[in-house]
Order: sequence, then structure tokens, then C-alpha cells
Amino acid sequence: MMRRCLIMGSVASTRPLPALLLTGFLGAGKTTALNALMAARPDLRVGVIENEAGAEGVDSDLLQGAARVVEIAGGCACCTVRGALSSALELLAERTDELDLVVVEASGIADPVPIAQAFQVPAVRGAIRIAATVCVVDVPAVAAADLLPHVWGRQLRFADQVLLTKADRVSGPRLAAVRRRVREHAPHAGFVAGLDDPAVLAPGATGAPPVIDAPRASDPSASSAAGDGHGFAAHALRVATPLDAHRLEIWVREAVRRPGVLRVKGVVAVRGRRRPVVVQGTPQGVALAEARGPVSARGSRLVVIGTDLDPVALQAELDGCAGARPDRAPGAGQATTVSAPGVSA
Ligand SMILES: Nc1nc2c(ncn2[C@@H]2O[C@H](COP(=O)(O)OP(=O)(O)OP(=O)(O)O)[C@@H](O)[C@H]2O)c(=O)[nH]1
Repeated sequence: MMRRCLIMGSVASTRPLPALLLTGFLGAGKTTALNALMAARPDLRVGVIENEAGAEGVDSDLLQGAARVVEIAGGCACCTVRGALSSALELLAERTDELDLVVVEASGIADPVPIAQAFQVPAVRGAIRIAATVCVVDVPAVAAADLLPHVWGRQLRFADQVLLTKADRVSGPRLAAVRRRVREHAPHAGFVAGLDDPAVLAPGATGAPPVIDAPRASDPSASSAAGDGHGFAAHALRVATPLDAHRLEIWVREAVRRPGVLRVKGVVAVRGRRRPVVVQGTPQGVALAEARGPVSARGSRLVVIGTDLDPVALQAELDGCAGARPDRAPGAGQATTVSAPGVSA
């Protein structure tokens, strides 16, 4: 079957099927950028492989407009669940006629090199080929960090394109400093404004292999590619009963300020509301917004990712969010209004 040319909208044969490898550190804005692409290009039939470090995937519920979503949760596609990545790619390789584009959204702590290598197995090679690797960079997070995780450097180093997000939250000089820092790691990458930028999936770019090499022994992140979680842990917390929205918001805001906590995210049922709350937290900001639909069959789930975390303590604190608000008069009834969609710092 002829496949639509990705940029011009005209019909052209593109075999193998182009794939976009989407990298970027935790909470950088990968899912948001992917949703923006699918909103801008509803004509594209996008097959998404969604990789999440937590045992409970969250992003799959937040994707809108994908033709097919394959979730790989419970570890990084570059190491712990690499076999699942191969299976997912093989699954899509059998369905290339149903798709115009494959997007692999790597977990925020994934090394892109082993992911790119998964495209080289015989069952995939020839059917799906990486057209571009885009690294999404959270500008305020980079501006605030003295030291950046090694895996972040690798994500940038193997990127063809860099997408800066949340740039409106920093001053011009700080943005310029972040661009310089990005340049040090990715001297050859271009900057794009969105995944629908022609530079990402231009017809000329389709089929071009990413520039990759094997991890070197001297590379500090090379050892982490062996499946040890890259020094980060992802804890899926139980949310057995609907929570108090106000308590939940306070807890998330406190949690992301703690040393070691890098990401809090989830889809959580709250008391008094038909729709769940989507929780988005990074050290730079927290957003709680009503989900578009009801709680999915998978129910409430919340994941905390970071280093040196105490999952038992985190679970106990979250369980405490099920209680009624202490400052509320009995019978006051409604759940606390949470922030509108968007990010509040
Ligand atoms: N202001 C602003 N907020 C953004 C932008 N991009 C993403 N966000 C917000 O950042 C938060 C995290 O976005 P996601 O798209 O879930 O990030 P992610 O990289 O997919 O996260 P992980 O998969 O957990 O690593 C959400 O609250 C988004 O609304 C942006 O360009 N500007």
C-alpha cells in the first residue's frame, strides 16, 4: 500500500515505515509534544510505543489520537524491558500498512543507543527505520541544575533535533545559557519548535539512520545501560480509594520539593468527582488537572521516580490523602477545586 508522505500530505511510497525516537529527561514534555504532533497532524496514523519506568504506565492514558499504542512499563526500554521493546517493534512491523509513523517515547531515564539498536534486528529492519531522534529538553530544569544526569547527556548526544520546552518560564539570558549547554552535548543537532517541524520528518530525513555508537567503557553511563535502573527507582503507589483533592495537591507539591524526587505522575480518582485528576509533578512545578475522561479500567495509579526514595513512607503519606480535609466543616461536600489544565509552579 502507498503511504502518505509525512510532510507534504501527498501520497508517496515510504518503505520502511519511518519512526521517531523521542527522548528527554523525566517530565521534559515528551508526551505533550507527541500529543501536539497528533493534534497538528490528524491525518497521520501514528503507532506509539510508550515506555515508562514505573510498573504502572500513566502516559498511555494521556495520549490522544494515536492509531495504536503499545505500552512497555516497568523499566527502561534500553535495559530492563528491552525484550518487550523488541516484541513491540515486531508487532508494529507486522502492521506497517496500518500506520504512517511509529513513535517510540522512551522513558525519561532511558539511554537511546540500545533502543536504536533494537531497530536493527531482522524482524524489524527493513520494516521500520528511525527517521529522527528528538530530545525534548526542559529549559527550567536544565537552568536550575548544576549537575545533569549522565543519561541526559547521552540523550542529547544522540539527538538529531532538540525541542526546548517551558522556555517561557525563564529569562532570555537563562534561555541562552541553556541553549549553550545543550550545544555542548549536541553540537550537530538542530533546534525545532515542535515534532511537526518539517526538519523532524522531512521527506529527505526519512530513512536516515541515527548517528549512534556503542557505549564506551569510559562513559559513566555505560555501566548503567546494563539494566540497573540507571541509579533511579520508580515506585508505583497504591491508590485504593478516592483521595481528597486538596490533600493530594499539597502532598504532591511537598513531595517534588524533596531531595531525590524527580517525578510524580499519575491518574488519580478523587472524592466527589466523576473524572480523575491527572497529576504532573517535577521539581520545577506541579499541575493537577481534571482528566478528559473517566477513570480507565486500570484505575487510579501514581508513580514516584527518583533516587533514595522510601516507598513505604511515600505510600503511607499518600494513604493519608484519603482522609477528609481537617479544615473543612462537616458536610462541606465538594472536592477542592484543582488547578486548571496547565502548569502552576
Ligand atoms: N509550560 C509548559 N509546560 C509544559 C510544556 N511541555 C510539557 N509541559 C508540562 O510538563 C509536564 C510534564 O509533561 P509530559 O509531557 O508528561 O512530560 P514527559 O516527558 O512525557 O514525562 P515522563 O514521561 O514522565 O518523563 C506536564 O504538566 C505538561 O503539561 C511546555 O512547553 N510548556
